[in-house]
Amino acid sequence: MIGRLNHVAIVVPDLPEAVARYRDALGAEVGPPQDLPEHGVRVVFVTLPNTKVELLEPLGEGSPVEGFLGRNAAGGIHHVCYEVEDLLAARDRLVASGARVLGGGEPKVGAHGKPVLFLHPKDFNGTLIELEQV
Ligand SMILES: CC[C@@H](C(=O)O)C(=O)SCCNC(=O)CCNC(=O)[C@H](O)C(C)(C)COP(=O)(O)OP(=O)(O)OC[C@H]1O[C@@H](n2cnc3c(N)ncnc32)[C@H](O)[C@@H]1OP(=O)(O)O
Ligand SMILES: [Co+2]
Repeated sequence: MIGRLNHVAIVVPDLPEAVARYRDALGAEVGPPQDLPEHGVRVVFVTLPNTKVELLEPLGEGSPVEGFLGRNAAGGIHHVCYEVEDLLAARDRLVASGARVLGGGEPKVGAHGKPVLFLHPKDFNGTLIELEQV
């Protein structure tokens, strides 16, 4: 069911500073910042030969990453995103397996313009999983 690793997401306290470190210290290809108010985050994608890194910071009130940053002041790995062919079929299979699908199970459009869903970290070894329809 899950396919390619689409991205690894890192929450950061200072997005411009993190972007500069990836660009200058790590020599990585960084994209422009994208504000995603429907997700409560501002993101920059770092393009790697085989996947992407999503650098993100809270945007606006009630961001879902505020709590994480409060617990991890320097930032940290926040989620991994796997690609799936059929997001709704994946959701139904996961719900049937007893996994918790966040956001009421309704997909939202993610940063790549594709529907995404999130699975509760407690159901997957302490790892927040995002599924993106390809
Ligand atoms: C850019 C758009 C899109 C894309 O296209 O890529 C995105 O990636 S948007 C990214 C931001 N959006 C989301 O993360 C949505 C899903 N996340 C959530 O709904 C919440 O973050 C959460 C997973 C429900 C956590 O909420 P929070 O308020 O931070 O904490 P809780 O108290 O509810 O946490 C319960 C429990 O889970 C642990 N936890 C929380 N976040 C993580 C995490 N990222 N990885 C691992 N564990 C996590 C938290 O520590 C609590 O554990 P205990 O204290 O042991 O109970
Ligand atoms: Co993501």
